[in-house]
Amino acid sequence: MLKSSVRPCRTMCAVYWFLDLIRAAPNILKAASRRLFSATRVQAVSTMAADEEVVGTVKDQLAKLFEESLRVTVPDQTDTDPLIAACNPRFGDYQCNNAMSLWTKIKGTGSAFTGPQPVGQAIMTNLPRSEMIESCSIAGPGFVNVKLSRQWIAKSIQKMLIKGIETWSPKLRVKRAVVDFSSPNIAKEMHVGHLRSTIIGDTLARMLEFSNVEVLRRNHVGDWGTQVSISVCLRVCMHIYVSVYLFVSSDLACINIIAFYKASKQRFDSDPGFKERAQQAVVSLQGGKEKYRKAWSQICEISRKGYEKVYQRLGIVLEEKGESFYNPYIPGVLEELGKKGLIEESEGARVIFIEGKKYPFIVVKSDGGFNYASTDLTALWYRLNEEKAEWMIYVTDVGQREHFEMLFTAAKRAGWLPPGDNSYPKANHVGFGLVLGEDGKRFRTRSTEVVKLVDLLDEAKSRCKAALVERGKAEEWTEEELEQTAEAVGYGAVKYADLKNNRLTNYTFNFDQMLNDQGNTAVYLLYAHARICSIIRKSGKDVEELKKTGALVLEHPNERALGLHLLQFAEIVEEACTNLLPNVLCEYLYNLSGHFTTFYTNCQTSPNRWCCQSLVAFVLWGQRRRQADSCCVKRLQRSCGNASIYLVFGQSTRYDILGEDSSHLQKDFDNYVWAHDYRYYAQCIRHCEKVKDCARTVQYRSDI
Ligand SMILES: NC(=[NH2+])NCCC[C@H](N)C(=O)O
Repeated sequence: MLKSSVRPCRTMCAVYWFLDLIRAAPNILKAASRRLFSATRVQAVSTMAADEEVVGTVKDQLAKLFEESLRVTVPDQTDTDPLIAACNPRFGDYQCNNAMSLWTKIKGTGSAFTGPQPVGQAIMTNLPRSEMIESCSIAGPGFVNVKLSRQWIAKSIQKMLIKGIETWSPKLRVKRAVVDFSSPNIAKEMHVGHLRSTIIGDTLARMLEFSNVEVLRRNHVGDWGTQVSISVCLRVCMHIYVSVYLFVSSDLACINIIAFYKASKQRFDSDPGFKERAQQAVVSLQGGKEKYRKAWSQICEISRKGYEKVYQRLGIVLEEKGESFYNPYIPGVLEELGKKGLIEESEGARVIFIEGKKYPFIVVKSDGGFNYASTDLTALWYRLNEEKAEWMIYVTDVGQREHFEMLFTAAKRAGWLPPGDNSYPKANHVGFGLVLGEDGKRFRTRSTEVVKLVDLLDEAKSRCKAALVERGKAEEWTEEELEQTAEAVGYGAVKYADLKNNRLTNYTFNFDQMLNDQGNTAVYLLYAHARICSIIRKSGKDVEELKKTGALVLEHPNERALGLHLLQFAEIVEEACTNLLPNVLCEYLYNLSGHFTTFYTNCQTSPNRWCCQSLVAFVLWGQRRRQADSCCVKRLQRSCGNASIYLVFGQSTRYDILGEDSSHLQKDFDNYVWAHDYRYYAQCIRHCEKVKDCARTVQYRSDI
């Protein structure tokens, strides 16, 4: 959980930030990279031309160099794309993997090379000189390992910092995409399946938007002819509503739509007369009879109010274009497909046969009605032709994979989409696994009902609130701050627990795990972010000024590792977008927090030295300031045993001295620092607590 010293307003900035995890991912990067500009590291002034050209990801830049080398090494192989990948840090930062495949192509063709290793060697030798590369080496059968220059890494990060957030975004090949996600069904409760679709879809949309793609966020709600079974129920529900609304009640608020749906379904199953009336109601509705249409739109309105509340809580923006929207376009689209010879008659229905599939894609049912498939075909046509989207992304559970495979194959046969999967316009189904309970079975409530989304969010929030109250936040914060923080942390935790897994796996819903402040959780990341903000705030430095006038220097290996990781952000977002995998970005953020912690711990001063320096400062300045000399230090040292000061101060409490020159104390104390008495330092800490208010020049930090 968040540490007590992080002040509420800041905490909330941080947690709100997390609600915007993906959109704000660059902020954590920014914050982390700013830290590199610590006061001791600011060196010569360097100014950057504001209009310097954006050059692409590290991989792209390396690929350009290797492309040149390949042109010289194997001039006949003009279609060879450089294969660049990040590599095991023991061997370098990146590697070029072309040698093996090139060798397979050229061996026996009279080439001068005698094996893949010499090919690799030649690729390495022919690399053009570049300030990017510090050194290269050859490994195994011709892999060329590249170690990047630390000056170049430093320069590139600085460039990004100065030029702003846009330069962190990858350049994708598409301009406009549709992300079809969430898409609950009218008159039914949103459940955990819709939660996954909402969270994953929103994240994909954010990542694409960050990559400068215009995203049409579409809520394809089931408000018309949904899957056969659901649509029947829905229609019954509509029928009942028609009666209720018209004859019983005009007060919409008094209707519990879910209970009503259940009752109507029960009656539909048990009463044939009712069933018939319900089916007639559908005909009347589709025929556009005024009172049925009116009742239908009222039902939609009630449902919409329900799921909009969920979107608001989760910070989701969506535009509803439900199934009914496409209804008027269906006949025209089917006519076009018919003319192209795609549609055939089968057992009274009209279908598209898809090679390799057991069942055809039914586009008109035997009763003449349209269905889920005809709506989706039409929606795809609309998105391509009317909305001019180049990439259609559908986020649903993996159970619908078959449906989308058939849909996309039909679209390819119609010539709407190109064959193959790599060219645009293209369509992808983003499937996800089930949400499981701790028993490993489908997540349900005790009464075996589906778990309602609102209940989950309520519980996440109330657990967070309880944890905050336990930490004494109720006394420090206003009720509103407490509520907002609990919401942000709770909902963030639910989102992140879902996103961090590969979406195709089933994931187990566990509150204890997702709200843990250790390990790969939202709470841990939020904490890391809050801590970084706090460090910057307390440093008292003008970061904007440092950004402009300071030059970054990456000396320590941990500093370099953090710098390189920051630099790889764009290619990670690109990978996450291309493969539609938000977990790639989550993993990156988690590792970033790790890199930052290591950097912060190991660079500048070691924690031990820092603690000691601060401790001495407190004891001497607070108690007997004028006698702050080596004699006191020696006295201190005499009463020390062997335990490490780190045990006492650990990662949780440090004191930072600003504005006073404590270097002489530091030097003296360094000589004695490695032997300490645990009890003695425990006393010192208590003492420090007492005197901290007096020591104006000393800044208290318990945020580490
Ligand atoms: N274009 C689509 N088929 N989008 C997904 C719709 C999901 C559907 N309403 C369901 O709850 O399963």
